[in-house]
Amino acid sequence: MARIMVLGSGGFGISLSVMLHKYGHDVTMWSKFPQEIESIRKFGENKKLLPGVAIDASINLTTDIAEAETAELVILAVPSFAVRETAKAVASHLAPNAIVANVAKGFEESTHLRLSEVIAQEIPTHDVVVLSGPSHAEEIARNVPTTIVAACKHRESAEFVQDILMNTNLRVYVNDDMTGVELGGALKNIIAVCAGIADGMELGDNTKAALMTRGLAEIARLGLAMGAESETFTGLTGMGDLIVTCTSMHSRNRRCGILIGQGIPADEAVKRVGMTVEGCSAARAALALSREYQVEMPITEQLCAVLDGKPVGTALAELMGRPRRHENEEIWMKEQTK
Ligand SMILES: NC(=O)c1ccc[n+]([C@@H]2O[C@H](COP(=O)([O-])OP(=O)(O)OC[C@H]3O[C@@H](n4cnc5c(N)ncnc54)[C@H](O)[C@@H]3O)[C@@H](O)[C@H]2O)c1
Ligand SMILES: O=P(O)(O)OC[C@H](O)CO
Repeated sequence: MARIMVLGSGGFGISLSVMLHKYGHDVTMWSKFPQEIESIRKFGENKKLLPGVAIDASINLTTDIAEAETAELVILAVPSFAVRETAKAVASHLAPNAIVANVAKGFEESTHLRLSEVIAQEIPTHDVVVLSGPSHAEEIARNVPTTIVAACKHRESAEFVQDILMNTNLRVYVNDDMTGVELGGALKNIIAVCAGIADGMELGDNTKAALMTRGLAEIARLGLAMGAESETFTGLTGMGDLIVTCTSMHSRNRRCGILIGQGIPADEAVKRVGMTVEGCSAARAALALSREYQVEMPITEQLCAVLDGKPVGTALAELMGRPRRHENEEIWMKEQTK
């Protein structure tokens, strides 16, 4: 049994807390917002962010982040925009040997840093483990068999988290390619918004398959330029998470895309989803990174334009009308220069 502090009492924080508690761990769930904790106490669930999932009364609920002091594992389960402030808030309350894990999938919008880099700046004293992979909160909470990855440069830290999280319904792999794992998780949200747009426009399965496949190509292109390993993008945190997010009825990113595809302005679509939608802010960060690393990310570029008001039909026509090219242009170009 481990003592675990989950920072964030939204969809994913709850699903992890409920699962870890079920497998006998001592779980405390924190929220910055007293009204969120009060509402969970009153109704025994988070009616807004994960309705229908009962939160056992023996899961400790708190708004006091200092309670992290006794935790062996501290899991950040807040949106990307709140990762730095949450890491900063917990930094002085960590036990010396505690491991910090992050489940948020995105970038810091102002710096374009990966979230483990943001956490490392605020908590340079502790190892950060990235948890990612195809794992919708709604299904984790229902014990649907699921696979994820715990990524860290230090294998012992990844294995520490693997040991705590592994159970009969959750299989956890370790990986040391933190860059690839984090980029896969952050960038698939962009493609999921686009897949949702295609669904909202009532385009067909061909279009969705094209977006997913060419989306993975641009994810890997940026990833390789940033030092990730290509195998990671065909693994759980690349292709696996891309598949689940682009096709699932649970995906917030896809749901947001459906609304945009139906003609709802992007800001309004995000509001209507009412939960964290990471893909829109990730698109802006990814576009900046693509320019910095000089790689083409046409789908991401068109999503950014749509977020700025370009009609989805125009964006689609421009994607279809791009200059002809080799499917594996970069490999082909390399072959020619040999
Ligand atoms: N929901 C999923 O299925 C799922 C699965 C894997 C990863 N994730 C990732 O986990 C992260 C959180 O997603 P979620 O679905 O739990 O979101 P959510 O919207 O359901 O919950 C967000 C939580 O963060 C808290 N929060 C918001 N602003 C905050 C702030 N400024 N400071 C501290 N806390 C703040 C909210 O109070 C809430 O408890 C996202 O990056 C998401 O991509 C989600
Ligand atoms: O609901 P989404 O779109 O934020 O996706 C949740 C998870 O990242 C799926 O693995």
